[in-house]
Amino acid sequence: MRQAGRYLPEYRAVKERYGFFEMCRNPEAVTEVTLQPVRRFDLDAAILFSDIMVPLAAMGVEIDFAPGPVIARPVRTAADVARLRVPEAEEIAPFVAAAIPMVRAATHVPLIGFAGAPLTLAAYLVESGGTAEGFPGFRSWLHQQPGTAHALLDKLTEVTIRYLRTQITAGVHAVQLFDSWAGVHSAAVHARFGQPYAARALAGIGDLSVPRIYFATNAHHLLDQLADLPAEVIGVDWRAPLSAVRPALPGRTLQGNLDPAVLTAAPEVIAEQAREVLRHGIGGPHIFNLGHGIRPDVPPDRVSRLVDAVRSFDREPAAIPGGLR
Ligand SMILES: Cc1c2[nH]c(c1CCC(=O)O)Cc1[nH]c(c(CCC(=O)O)c1C)Cc1[nH]c(c(CCC(=O)O)c1C)Cc1[nH]c(c(C)c1CCC(=O)O)C2
Repeated sequence: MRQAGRYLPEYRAVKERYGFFEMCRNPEAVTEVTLQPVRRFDLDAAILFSDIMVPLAAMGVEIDFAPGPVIARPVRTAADVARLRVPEAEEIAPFVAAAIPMVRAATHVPLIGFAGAPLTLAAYLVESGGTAEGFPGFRSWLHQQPGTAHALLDKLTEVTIRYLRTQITAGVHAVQLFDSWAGVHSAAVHARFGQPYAARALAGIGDLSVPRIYFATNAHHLLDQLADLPAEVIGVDWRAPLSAVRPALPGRTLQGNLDPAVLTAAPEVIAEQAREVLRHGIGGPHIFNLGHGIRPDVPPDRVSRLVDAVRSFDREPAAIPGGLR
């Protein structure tokens, strides 16, 4: 999940000097901001500082952040899709490829690279702006222009594969595919427009042998489709306990799933809620994480308390309350 950001004063200090996109395009700034949470907290991994929208600029898309992504000319027609470039791998984000070895040289914790999943990227490209109502314009568009939608998703999938391959070649230890808005779609729509493209993107890096993490929110109705994805790890949002999700995802490591909203509560509450997540994760391999990105109103010391609570958790069978296994 996002672990850098506005809740950290050191992030706000860097952001005063650059615009958000400028930060993303500057290898020194990317390196600095990637390392900030790792310096402050006892974390097991760093996530590359960038944004899922960054590679789309090389396709010819004009993007702004306010703070969420805003597209100057939304992609709507077949001609709009035809105009999108499919850049060569090294043209997509050379500043990211440059930052990765710099981060590697500065920390011993593993580095996670990432990209947006095709359906989530398409939601921003078609609708631009807001997410509050679940991208209703995009959902209509998928039914109005299914052929154009497939053409767009096809291009986004190819760029995603090239971009992830570049990150892996540059040295990331694992990659996460963010399908943050997959859950706004019906299971049937996701089966047509979401799952096949996410599966292709993940399969397209399968030969490179780094762990692949797939993350969606609000995806309980999609679990059977997630079970067919070529990903070693499935990220789970906070809505259902891991023990309830686990049976639908056999053989997978689960990542998650503390509600980020908990991080504004009292430290004892945070610790208890973290232990609850950890207890529900005991039935199989589990990577503790938040269920979504950290919010700007979180006091940084609360994150320290969370890390302490996770580090001191005893994952012995005796810690399992009756029946949870
Ligand atoms: C949907 C999505 C986006 N971007 C991303 C996703 C998938 C993950 C998720 O679901 O949260 C991915 C992302 N975006 C960002 C990271 C950085 C990772 C890190 O270094 O911790 C990651 C992994 C930086 C960012 N990307 C953005 C910020 C905030 C920009 C600012 O500094 O004002 C950061 C730190 C902007 C952004 N970019 C996006 C949104 C919705 C926003 C607004 C977020 C907000 O209001 O805090 C699109």
